[in-house]
Amino acid sequence: MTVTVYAIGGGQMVEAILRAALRNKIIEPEATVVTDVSEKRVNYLHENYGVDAQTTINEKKLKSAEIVLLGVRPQDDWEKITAQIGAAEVSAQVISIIAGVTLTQLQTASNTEIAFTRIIPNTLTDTGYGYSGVTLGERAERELVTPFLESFGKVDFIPEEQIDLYTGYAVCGPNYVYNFYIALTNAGVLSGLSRKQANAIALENLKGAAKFLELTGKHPYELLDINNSAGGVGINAQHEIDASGFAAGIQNAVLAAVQRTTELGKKG
Ligand SMILES: NC(=O)C1=CN([C@@H]2O[C@H](COP(=O)(O)OP(=O)(O)OC[C@H]3O[C@@H](n4cnc5c(N)ncnc54)[C@H](OP(=O)(O)O)[C@@H]3O)[C@@H](O)[C@H]2O)C=CC1
Ligand SMILES: O=C(O)[C@@H]1CCC=N1
Repeated sequence: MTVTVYAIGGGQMVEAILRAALRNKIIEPEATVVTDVSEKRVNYLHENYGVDAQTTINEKKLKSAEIVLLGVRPQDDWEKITAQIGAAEVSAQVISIIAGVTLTQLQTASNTEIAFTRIIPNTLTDTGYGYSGVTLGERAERELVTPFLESFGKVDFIPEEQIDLYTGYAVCGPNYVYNFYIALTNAGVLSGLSRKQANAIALENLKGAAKFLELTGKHPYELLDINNSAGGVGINAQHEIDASGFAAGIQNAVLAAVQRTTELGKKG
């Protein structure tokens, strides 16, 4: 089964979503429309994915889409776009990926009764990993939106109160991992390994440690206990980690991301 999608805002996140949905054959290029203000972007999306891409909204195609994907930034004029969607009296399920903007804000801006779903999608769409946080609005139909949402990652239905923290913790999640990877690989190079060796080893350890956590179901303190022998190497490294701002740094970063999500929604 495929669905017809009309995306408004054809930036990085919409591209990542459409790429995965196309690969998983939930959408077809000829039944997918993207409107973006940038001519360059529109040409790029058409040339690379074969989708129908244009710089202005095609009302007829908007009305016939089964899913409308609202993909602009909180700083963009999402209110005007939402009003246009409302005025077009679409019967589609409208899925917003705009960080911070609430279902009530969307419903108010649409000035009519629309079936909104608010999601915060994960950027790991090409991998099959990563949770999208999803809150269904009052009129949203779960069975209509779910196959599309599952085509670009795992889906976690959550109350709307959790969406901002989900954005800062789950969706920005890969950012924290990339930072850890950089810090670790630089440590490898600092201690004398080549960049190539350091990168390969760190990637293997990241994947292996994640798999081991999953396989054993053990708390990481237990796994650390196994890796740290008495008076040995690991516990000396552990002492330095404990004495540093490592844990608080990550925790403060997550809290800052959550706070910024809420601020962006309020600005809108
Ligand atoms: N990137 C990410 O990791 C994630 C992003 N999100 C959310 O996804 C949304 C998009 O983010 P992202 O893809 O990174 O941003 P981008 O800047 O890459 O994409 C936004 C696109 O929308 C275009 N645009 C702006 N105004 C309009 C308009 N009125 N009509 C049509 N197109 C318009 C922009 O064009 P121009 O640049 O020329 O203004 C740009 O191409 C945001 O709301 C963000 O919160 C959610 C989860 C993760
Ligand atoms: O940085 C951003 O604004 C987007 C929203 C969540 C993750 N990335």
